[in-house]
Amino acid sequence: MQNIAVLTSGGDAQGMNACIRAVVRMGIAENLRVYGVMDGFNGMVDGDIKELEYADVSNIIQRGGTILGTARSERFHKKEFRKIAFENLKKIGVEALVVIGGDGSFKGAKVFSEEFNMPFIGIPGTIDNDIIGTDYTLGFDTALNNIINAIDKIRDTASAHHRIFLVEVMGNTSGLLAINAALTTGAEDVFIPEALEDFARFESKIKKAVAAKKSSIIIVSEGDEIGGAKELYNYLKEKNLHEKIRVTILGHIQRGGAPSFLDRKMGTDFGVVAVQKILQEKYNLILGIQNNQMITYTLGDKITKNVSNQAEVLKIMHKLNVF
Ligand SMILES: Nc1ncnc2c1ncn2[C@@H]1O[C@H](COP(=O)(O)OP(=O)(O)OP(=O)(O)O)[C@@H](O)[C@H]1O
Ligand SMILES: O=P(O)(O)OC[C@H]1O[C@](O)(CO)[C@@H](O)[C@@H]1O
Ligand SMILES: [Mg+2]
Repeated sequence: MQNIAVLTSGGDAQGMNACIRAVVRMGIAENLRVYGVMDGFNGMVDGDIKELEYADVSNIIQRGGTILGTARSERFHKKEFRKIAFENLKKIGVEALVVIGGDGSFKGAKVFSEEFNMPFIGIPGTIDNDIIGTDYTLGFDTALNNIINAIDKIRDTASAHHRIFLVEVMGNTSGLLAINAALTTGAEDVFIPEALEDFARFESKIKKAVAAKKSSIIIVSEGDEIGGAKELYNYLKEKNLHEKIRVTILGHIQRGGAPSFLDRKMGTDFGVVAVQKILQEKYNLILGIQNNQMITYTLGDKITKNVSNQAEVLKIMHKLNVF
């Protein structure tokens, strides 16, 4: 093994840069040539690939985003473009890939390895934390810290005006950002895709909240079946319960900023182990953290995490945050 390549794909996530740095420096220390693919799978299709030296990854461990750029590549869904991607890698002699991304990126890496026998190591990097086999993905912890910092600020103004805020958070189809934010901000309620809402109960809660003149925070996961915070607001407006209510959509602020300790540490550990696995010729593995231990596993057909057990967490949250 002489040449490997690293890329970031899907939504960027804090800790990706720490991981790129570890892959590059560990690779160089082990006498590998390490290439960086720009803008996710698009860089493979376009041949936008460059060798990374030790200094190219200086001063990035503390930065959010990804120095390699990322993308949601439509072209990579098509075999004709994956073939071009493979030829581009072959030209420079890339023998294995480190793919840092979410569930979609792993699907892409898997199909590519099956078609062209290109080995890969998958590193979970997505704020959604929706990947099977790992307790945490890169970015989840920092995104949650961003969310709780924002909600703490919203709480100040909500208290001053005795208002109810519907705060929408990301997560795609996973409610893990929402429910964990709710638990750690003392939110009065949370809407997640994994649980169906009891609207009668919710409306009576809102009425009580208005009567009590206290501030309330309701966190709404963007993937909830009601839609998002605006849709929930519209629902309450129809019931004439909207007067005290304001909507905040946190949006992409969740994905930015310096990675937390956990995301820097996990990114570094994942990067080191990815290179070690490649050198041991242990391929087509996903790395994960389970009970504080690094684990590896082979990707099956099911990639997205099952979080149906959130019903129990919800029950606890409702016990802790009674209006
Ligand atoms: N079935 C597939 N076949 C080939 N490529 C795929 C497939 N699924 C996804 N990809 C590639 O992976 C890219 C990233 O996937 P996606 O946009 O779902 O983000 P992700 O990796 O899940 O990260 P995040 O959820 O954090 O944004 C896609 O844009 C596409 O290029
Ligand atoms: O930045 P984009 O492409 O609009 O994607 C937003 C999506 O990406 C994520 O931030 C990460 O998957 C999701 O939580 C969100 O649904
Ligand atoms: Mg995803």
